[in-house]
Amino acid sequence: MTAGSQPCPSSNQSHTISNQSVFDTIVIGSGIGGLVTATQLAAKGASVLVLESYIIPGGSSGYFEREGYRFDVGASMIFGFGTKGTTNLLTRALEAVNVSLETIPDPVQIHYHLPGGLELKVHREYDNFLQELTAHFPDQRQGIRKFYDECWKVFNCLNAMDLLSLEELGYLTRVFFQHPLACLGLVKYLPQNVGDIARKYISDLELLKFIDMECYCWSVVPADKTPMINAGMVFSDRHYGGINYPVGGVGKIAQKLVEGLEKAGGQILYKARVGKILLEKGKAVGVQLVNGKEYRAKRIVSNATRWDTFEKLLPADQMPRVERKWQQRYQKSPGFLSLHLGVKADVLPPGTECHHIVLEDWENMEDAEGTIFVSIPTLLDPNLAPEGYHVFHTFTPSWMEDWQGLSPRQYEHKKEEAAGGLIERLERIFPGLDAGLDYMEVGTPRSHRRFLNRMDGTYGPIPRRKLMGLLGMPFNRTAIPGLYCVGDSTFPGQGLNAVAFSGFACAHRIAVDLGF
Ligand SMILES: NC(=O)c1ccc[n+]([C@@H]2O[C@H](COP(=O)([O-])OP(=O)(O)OC[C@H]3O[C@@H](n4cnc5c(N)ncnc54)[C@H](O)[C@@H]3O)[C@@H](O)[C@H]2O)c1
Ligand SMILES: CC(C)=CCC/C(C)=C/C=C/C(C)=C/C=C/C(C)=C/C=C/C=C(C)/C=C/C=C(C)/C=C/C=C(\C)CCC=C(C)C
Repeated sequence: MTAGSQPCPSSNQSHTISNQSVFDTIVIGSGIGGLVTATQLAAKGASVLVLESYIIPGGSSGYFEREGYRFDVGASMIFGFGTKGTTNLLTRALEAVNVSLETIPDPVQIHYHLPGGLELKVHREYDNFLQELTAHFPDQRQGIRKFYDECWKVFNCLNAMDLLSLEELGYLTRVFFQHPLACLGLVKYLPQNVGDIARKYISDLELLKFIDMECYCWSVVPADKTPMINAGMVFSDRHYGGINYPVGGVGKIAQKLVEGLEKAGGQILYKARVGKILLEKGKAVGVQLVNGKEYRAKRIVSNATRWDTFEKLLPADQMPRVERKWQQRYQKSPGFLSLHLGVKADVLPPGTECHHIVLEDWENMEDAEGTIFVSIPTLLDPNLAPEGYHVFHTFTPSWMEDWQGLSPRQYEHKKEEAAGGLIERLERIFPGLDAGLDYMEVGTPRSHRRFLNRMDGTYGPIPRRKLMGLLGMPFNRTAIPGLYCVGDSTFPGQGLNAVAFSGFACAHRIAVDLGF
C-alpha cells in the first residue's frame, strides 16, 4: 500500500479548527470506535474534535483506490447493519446523526473450503446452515442444534436491551429492572468461552475443529479462547441482522459517520498525528500533535490500540499497573499479509460467494499463512471495479517479525514470493486466478503499522492463555483520570459492531461524567 493515489478527504479539510480553547472531548483516531464515540457525543450537544493522523477516516475500515478499483484495507465482512433489535449498532450509530447508508444483503456469510473436502456454506437462513452442517455430521444432529441454539440465548439477551456503558451504575440498575432475565443470562455467559460449551454438546473431533475455525476466522483464536458473548453475537446475528455490504465499499461507513459528525457540530482534522497525551497533576487535559500544536479538552479518548496509547502516547515507563496486568493477559495478534487483487470476471464460476475461508490441513489453522481469507465484494457491489473485473481481497495472518530487517529489495522480493504462494494455493478453488490477474498490491503487517497506526500491524488483542470469557477485557475508563480508550482493545474486542458498542459505551460514560 502506498499513499500515492489515496482519495482526498472531505471538503472542510482546511487545517483550521474552530477557535475553541477547551473542547468537551478530543478523540484520537477516526476508526469506527472513535467515530461512534464522537458522533454519539456530538449528537448529545458536546463539542468534539477528532484528530486523525491519516488523510481519510476509518482506520482499519478505510479504503484506497488504484486504476479503477476500490479496495477495502481491512474489515470486509460487516455485522451491525440489521434493521431490527438493539444489536444493529452501525445502523443506530448512523441514525443518531441523521445519516444512513444503503447496504446489500449477503446471502452466504462464508463458503468454507476445509481439510478432508469439508465444503460448507454458512447461509443467511439459520435452518439452511444447520441442514448443510448436519449433512456432513449426521450423528451430531442434536448437538449441532443445541450448540448453536445456546448461542442464540446469548444473542437474544443482548438484543432485548439498550447497549450502553457497563461502567455506569444508573444504566445497569435501569436495564436490570427492565430485563432481569436477560441481564442474568449475560452475567452467566460473561466468564465463559465457546470451547467448553461446544464440548457439552458435540463429541466429533472434526466438528470441534470446525467450531474452532468458526471462531478463529473472526477472533483469531480457537474456541477455547473465544468469549461466548462474542460468539453469541457473531453466530446468531449473521442469521438475524445478517451480513450486509455497504454500497460504495466499507470506507463509506466512516465517511457517513464523519458527515453526521460535522452535521452535529463536531470537527475532524486529518494529517493530525497525536504524539503525546498531555497530563497535568496526573490528569489527561489535552494532546500535542507531532508538529507541536496542542489541543485541550475536558476528556480525552484514545482510539489507538492500548499498546500505542500506553507505550507511545504516554511514557511507557510510567504505565499504570492495571495496564501492565492487561498486557500479561493479552498479547498482540498477528497482522495480515493482504493481496489486493484485480481479477478478470471470467475467473469466477457462476454462483461464487463473496467470502471464503481456505485451509488444507487442520494442523496449520493458527500458523502464519495457514488460513486464507478471501473477500470478493464486487459480487455484491460491481461498481468497485472496472467493468468485467472483480476486486479479490485475499489475506492471511502474518507476523511483523517476518518482515523486519529487510532491505527494500528483499522486502519487495519477499512480498512477491508470499503473494505467489497464496495465489498458487487459491488456484485449487479458483482455477485460472493467476492468468486472470489484472492488478496486484501487497500489504504486510508493516503496511498496517504505517497506514493504520497499529503497533506491529496487529489485528488486535488476543488472550495469552485461556481466560474467563470477556471478564478480562477493560471497559472505557482508564487508570488515568480524564483518559478513556475505545476500539478493539476495549470490551468486547475486535469487529466493527464490537468497536461500535465500545463507542456507544464510551460516549455514554463521558456524557454522564460531563453532565450531558
Ligand atoms: N487491522 C486489520 O487489519 C483489521 C482487519 C479487519 C477488521 N479490522 C477491524 O477494524 C476495527 C478496528 O477499529 P478501531 O475503532 O479499534 O480502530 P482502527 O484501528 O480502525 O482506527 C484507529 C484510528 O486511529 C488513528 N490513530 C492511531 N494513532 C493515532 C495518533 N497517534 N494520532 C492520530 N490518529 C491516530 C489511525 O490512523 C486509525 O485511523 C476492529 O473492528 C477490527 O476488528 C481490522
Ligand atoms: C445488571 C447486571 C446484574 C448485569 C448486567 C449484565 C449486562 C447488561 C451485560 C451486558 C453485556 C454487553 C452489553 C455485551 C455486549 C457485547 C457485544 C456488543 C459484543 C459484540 C461482539 C461482536 C463481535 C465479536 C463481532 C466480531 C466480528 C468480527 C471480528 C468479524 C471479523 C471478520 C473477519 C476478519 C472476516 C473475514 C472473513 C472472510 C473474508 C472470509
